[in-house]
Amino acid sequence: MNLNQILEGIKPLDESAKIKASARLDSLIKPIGSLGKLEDIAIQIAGITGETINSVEKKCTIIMAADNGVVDEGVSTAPKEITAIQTINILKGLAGISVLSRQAKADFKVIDMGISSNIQHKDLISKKIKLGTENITKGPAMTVEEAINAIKVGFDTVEELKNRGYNLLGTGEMGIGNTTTSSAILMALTGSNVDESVGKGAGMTDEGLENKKRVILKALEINEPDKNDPIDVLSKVGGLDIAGLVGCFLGAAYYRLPIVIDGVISSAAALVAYRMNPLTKEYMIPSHFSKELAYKHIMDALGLESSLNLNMRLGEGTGCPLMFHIVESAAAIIKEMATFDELSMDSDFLVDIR
Ligand SMILES: O=C(O)c1ccc[n+]([C@@H]2O[C@H](COP(=O)([O-])O)[C@@H](O)[C@H]2O)c1
Ligand SMILES: Cc1cc2nc[nH]c2cc1C
Repeated sequence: MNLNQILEGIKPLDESAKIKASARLDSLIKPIGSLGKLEDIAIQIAGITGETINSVEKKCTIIMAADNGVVDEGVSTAPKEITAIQTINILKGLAGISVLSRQAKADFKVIDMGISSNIQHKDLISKKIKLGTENITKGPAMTVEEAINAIKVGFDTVEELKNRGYNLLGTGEMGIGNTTTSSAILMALTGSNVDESVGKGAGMTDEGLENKKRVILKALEINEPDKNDPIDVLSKVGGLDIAGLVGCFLGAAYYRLPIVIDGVISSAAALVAYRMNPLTKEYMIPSHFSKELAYKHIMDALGLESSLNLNMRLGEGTGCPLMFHIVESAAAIIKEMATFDELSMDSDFLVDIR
């Protein structure tokens, strides 16, 4: 399937299923709308699957790992070797995403999209496009063909998970330097100002932050990404991890699966997917409000709002297992709560105050 076929195959949510889900929620023994975002999520999932009652118990976070050539410009305090080391730690069950996934009874899948060394682990899926991207202050991060190949990896991963019965997906990444590429994507797509678009990433000094801003401005000047062409932006100033995640968002919309957004990097990928086809947004579920500065502006550009605010900024997909608990709660509410009718209770005293 080529990219155009994927984009044309994405359809809107099922409106009649949303209306039925909404009516059922209003019939439950509670004031109308009183379960807030749990109700919104239950309605969204009904629109995605076409069913009022849904199971979201088989969950998987897709973690795209890759290195970024721009790290040579001193944009991260962490050495680039951390990408490979932490990828292995995730797979060994030792990292934040490993623990939170275990706790949420969720799986994760780690894909090597372009780590700059040839590491191996029995559970690491190698889809390496190349050994890290090029330095974006000197030219494009990757070719358009490489970007499309990376998108295809994400799309195919979702297809495989759908075939294996997964019904709730999450997006995560590991890649030193990827807050730089995320901010560059935000600025290129929205024209946002450097001071409101660039944060300290995994940890950065004040002087380091000023350098990071200069590096991003230089990358945008050298590459001249076209804000109306998301693939141009992605290939010039993005990363292989972000490109893989773009494919996940396209795949989730195509195969009608709810997909959770983690932090600033997955939200940058979500914004690229949204600009490729705005219908992808209907399948996205934001999780937590990342502390990284660009996150808020990316969410504003997407017109989405996160549900959790935990002052987190780890990445790896850590917001996803936390949000899976909430999404499962939403699915349980609409399935298991009693209705006024079932209990022969009169609900006429209730006023809709939404
Ligand atoms: O998810 C977030 O919002 C987030 C915010 C800051 C940092 N990170 C993680 O930290 C790494 C990128 O940070 P940096 O400073 O190297 O660009 C990368 O591996 C991300 O997973 C993630
Ligand atoms: C230790 C460490 C863990 C991470 N996990 C995601 N990004 C990271 C960056 C660092 C530096």
